[in-house]
Amino acid sequence: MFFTKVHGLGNDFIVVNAGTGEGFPDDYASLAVEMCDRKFGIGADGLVLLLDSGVADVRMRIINSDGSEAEMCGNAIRCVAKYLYEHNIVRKEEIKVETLAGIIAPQVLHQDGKVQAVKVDMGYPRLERTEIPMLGPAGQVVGENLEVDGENYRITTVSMGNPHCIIFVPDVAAVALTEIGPRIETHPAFPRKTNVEFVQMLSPREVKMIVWERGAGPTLACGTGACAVAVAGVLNGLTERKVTVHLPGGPLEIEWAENGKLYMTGPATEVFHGEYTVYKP
Ligand SMILES: N[C@@H](CCC[C@H](N)C(=O)O)C(=O)O
Repeated sequence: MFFTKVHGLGNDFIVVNAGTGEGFPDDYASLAVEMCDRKFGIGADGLVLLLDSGVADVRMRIINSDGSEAEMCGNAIRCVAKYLYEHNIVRKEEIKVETLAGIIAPQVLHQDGKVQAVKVDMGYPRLERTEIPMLGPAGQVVGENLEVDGENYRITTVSMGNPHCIIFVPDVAAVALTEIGPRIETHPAFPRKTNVEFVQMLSPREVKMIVWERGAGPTLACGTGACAVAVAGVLNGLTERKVTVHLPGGPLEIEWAENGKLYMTGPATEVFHGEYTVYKP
């Protein structure tokens, strides 16, 4: 199986161009666990499968390193756009990608045939509690209390197709991410689990964020998470609609435009290509 290793600000993926899917193993969950293992496999936060689509240029499936499937991935979609464009697979400035969160449209910003950055129309955030999904009364979840093992957190929830739970804190360096992250990810209030973002305000136009990802643990960046944070900032009256989100792997530019859509701009990097042997038992 041929693959390409890519990353968006250190959030890394194995991309496999699987076409119709014929000839590939059926069990993508086990394959993702095996290939993403950082000691026994290639190592990555997720496996990205590119498949033929009847409604878009390509269909993207994103399988987290624990084998669970996510609806969308912001960093992966930038990498996919660059990969498709630079390898002449889809040589279009705006590429339509079918995902479980709908059709997403990354736009490649290029010079001399090389992609410098990718701007993605990430669509509309979903804010109703049932759309997150989160248990509880109807309405939006903005600055609501969540009790986790006797401690209280003020949470705001946003779905970018996948669920995000955002918590504003005075200092992200003081957050014990690997302890609290998994407890919120698997909190019974979130029937499909959740990604967890801790955010420190730097100014109304700049925030610092760390993330515990559903199915992958702590990662260096999360594109859907950065979009969700921009929305949470506005809903809590803390940020303007255009913000720079500083992640451990670098910054992303996010705009929650007046048309209601989120636009994310950031880099995408191709690291290496390889061939992977799948041993069937
Ligand atoms: N890193 C991604 C999100 C990947 C999926 C996530 N772990 C989930 O399960 O929802 C991004 O850049 O958006």
